[in-house]
Amino acid sequence: MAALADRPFFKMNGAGNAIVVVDLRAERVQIPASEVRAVAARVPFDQMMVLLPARTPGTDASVRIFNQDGSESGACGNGTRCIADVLFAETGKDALLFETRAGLLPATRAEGGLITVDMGPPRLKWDEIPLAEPFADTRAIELQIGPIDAPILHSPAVVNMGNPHAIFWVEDVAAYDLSRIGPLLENHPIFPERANISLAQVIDRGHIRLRVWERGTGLTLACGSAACAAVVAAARTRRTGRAATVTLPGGDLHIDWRERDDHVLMTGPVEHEFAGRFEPHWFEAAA
Ligand SMILES: N[C@@H](CCC[C@H](N)C(=O)O)C(=O)O
Repeated sequence: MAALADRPFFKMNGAGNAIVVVDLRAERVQIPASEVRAVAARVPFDQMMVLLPARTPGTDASVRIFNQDGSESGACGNGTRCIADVLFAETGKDALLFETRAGLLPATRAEGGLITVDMGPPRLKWDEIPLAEPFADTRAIELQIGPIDAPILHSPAVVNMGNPHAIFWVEDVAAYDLSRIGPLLENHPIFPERANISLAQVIDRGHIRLRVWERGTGLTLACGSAACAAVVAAARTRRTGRAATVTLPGGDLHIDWRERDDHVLMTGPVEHEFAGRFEPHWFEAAA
């Protein structure tokens, strides 16, 4: 019997980022990538957040984060806000601590029914992104696609927010075919662990428009860690201040790169869509 067969799940979204939440805190279960892909074929999601028993004292749960293609990510800001909403309701708490591959992520209730997740400090050195070769300055690395003398996109900023991001500054995010360009850049040899690819348009010093091609998933309506990475990259180059609103196709996220401890805080909405159960026959081909 498949590990996920017959398990209940919630379908949610964080600012449009499609999230499936599965609660496996009652037992330790191995989840094969083939089962993740089988779920994605039936309940399309950007990330599947799997809650597992807490391992570290003081944490509320440990979390594994899967992309549509079955690969794992160290962080998912919108998904973390979704699981926080589920556990706020269950526990009555206003603050939670989740353990992910990228570290401990605190989540708190914010005003207006919004939820804040503390994504920790950005990592900015070339080998922390990681990149395949050294770059002294990750505010703009040498990388371009298109003709050498008229590149379509070039000189992205790179930031690790628990996962790798490349941010390309453009005049108009709508002017690019991201579904064609995204996979080329996601799999570019400069990114040994692949990368999430963003197009970012600065509206003003407190506002960025963003479109994202997610590693392991594809075009998304919102990506929280990409929004954090974009504001970090913008603030490092004085395009914006350290706090900015990021408008994604699915909604707005508010990002604050806090000066006192270098942590990046992301605040935004979550929505419950429906609850269901993974049908055993979904996994027949995945066995
Ligand atoms: N949607 C997420 C991040 C997505 C993770 C990504 N595809 C990866 O593999 O790193 C977010 O809200 O942060």
